[in-house]
Amino acid sequence: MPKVLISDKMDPRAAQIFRERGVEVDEKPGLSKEELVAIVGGYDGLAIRSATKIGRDVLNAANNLKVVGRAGIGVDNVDIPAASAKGVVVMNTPFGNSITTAEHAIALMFALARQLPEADASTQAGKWEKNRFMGVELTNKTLGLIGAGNIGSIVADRAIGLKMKVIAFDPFLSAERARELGVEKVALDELLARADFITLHTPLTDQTRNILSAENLANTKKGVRIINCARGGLIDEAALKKGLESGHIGGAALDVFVEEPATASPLFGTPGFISTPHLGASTSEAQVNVAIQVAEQMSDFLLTGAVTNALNMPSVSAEEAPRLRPYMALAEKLGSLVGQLAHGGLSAISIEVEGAAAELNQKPITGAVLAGLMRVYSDTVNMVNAPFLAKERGLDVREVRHDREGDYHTLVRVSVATSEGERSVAGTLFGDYKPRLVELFGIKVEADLTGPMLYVVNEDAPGFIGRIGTALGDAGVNIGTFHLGRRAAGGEAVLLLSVDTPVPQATLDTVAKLPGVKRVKPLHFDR
Ligand SMILES: NC(=O)C1=CN([C@@H]2O[C@H](COP(=O)(O)OP(=O)(O)OC[C@H]3O[C@@H](n4cnc5c(N)ncnc54)[C@H](O)[C@@H]3O)[C@@H](O)[C@H]2O)C=CC1
Ligand SMILES: O=C(O)CCC(=O)C(=O)O
Repeated sequence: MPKVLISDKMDPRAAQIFRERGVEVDEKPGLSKEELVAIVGGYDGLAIRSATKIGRDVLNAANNLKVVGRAGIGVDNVDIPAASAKGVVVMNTPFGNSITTAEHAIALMFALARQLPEADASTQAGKWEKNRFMGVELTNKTLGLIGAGNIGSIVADRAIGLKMKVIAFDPFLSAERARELGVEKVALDELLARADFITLHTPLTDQTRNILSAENLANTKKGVRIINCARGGLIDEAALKKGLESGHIGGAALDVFVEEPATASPLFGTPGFISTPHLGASTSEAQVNVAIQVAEQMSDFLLTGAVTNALNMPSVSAEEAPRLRPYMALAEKLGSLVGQLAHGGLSAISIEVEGAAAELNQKPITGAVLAGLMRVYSDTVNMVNAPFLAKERGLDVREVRHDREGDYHTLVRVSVATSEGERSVAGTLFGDYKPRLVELFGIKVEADLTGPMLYVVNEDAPGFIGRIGTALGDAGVNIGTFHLGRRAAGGEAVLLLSVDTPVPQATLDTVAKLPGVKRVKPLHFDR
């Protein structure tokens, strides 16, 4: 009988489901890391919330572990690459606590608008400071939403119900989905300039870290009130404190902090600042939802091998897996490439297969393309939820299977429709297992998409390669491989370089200024 450890506080229904399904379960919330390391070897599954940290140390000792189930959305407490390397499936419950978290953001917005915590403290201290707490109405105010995914779109719906005007910054939000939600899609600068309230609903990624930086906070409307129920690290906390002290920021409510538990944040005591201890998901309803869901998903996996909401494993049957695996790696890289390079909102994506690829189950290939594409925007996307999320965001997904024989024995082509037109990339497998890019935006180019890379579009002209080599060499960046392609001699050319270390911003700026360069973009792919 498989054995699971519930290592965080979880609704008792989780343990009940495990037992009913025939999975042995221990409940030990609040273990120290050392205590967990000492016992984790005895378990097939770990059911967690956010307190248990699953890093390499825990995984190294977890010699029987097959699955980690997160009763919630964010998995930043799990080292997913290390879990994958160890062969441990990581699952989450992507929707069970979304409504609850959205409601918490709305509650904090009201708390800021009417200074409820301060007014409560003052009243209970025996003061009757009726004149001190002048609030603002929400009606007709502009709410700026940074991130319009599951939670952001629920917040938008509730805010529209409160007669607010909602504007949203989310590079992945299509115009059609924005219309459906009743929000106005805007650029970040415009959101900062127009919003009376700003609420954040993105994961913490390289693109979103400090999205409200000192500079961006300075560009907000005077008196803006800011809410963060997503992840600590999205806001520069020191700059937020300064903004509150200067009066430029009218109020801020944080449920999440860079350092958690936040027991001594410098923000504490700052005028206009209110906080909750990562309570976004803490309602009985949400905790029942995520507990039931995680226990069912983990039991299914441990007892039948079925995979739901896995972040690091496609849902594929045991027979198909070996043939599909290299195609999924190729598909994920192609999806990631179009995601990293596409400008403007994406409205449609087409995944075409031909040759040997056309004989396979296309769903996992499509899932892998979408997961690669959307992981550029959200680290909680997986093979299972990527197609659903794409549909929910109004992305039109087409799958095409060609019978024709092409130049390659097997080919996967990914084309996206953006506000700037259609863009297409294609790849094949060398030796039936090695993913290779063979076409990029209509230009033949052969490249291995792996690790840090640099993409340059330039006018084909003598001396260019020497100049770019010098610019990178001067910055101490070693070039691993060099891939070139061009439309015609003297026409537009593309250059894909694999580099041993990411290219520093200053060097990117230097490359962008080289004669003939039209576009420079650093890329990153899993190895
Ligand atoms: N405080 C709490 O207790 C809880 C916090 N969360 C957190 O809330 C956050 C949002 O969760 P969901 O809505 O379920 O995620 P989601 O993945 O459905 O939505 C995230 C949205 O952010 C957008 N996004 C990604 N990069 C962006 C960027 N650079 N700029 C603007 N938008 C960007 C994505 O396109 C996506 O639409 C996550 O970080 C999650 O961990 C979730 C539940 C509870
Ligand atoms: O489990 C919790 O209380 C935190 C929830 C959360 O942050 C998430 O689901 O991303």
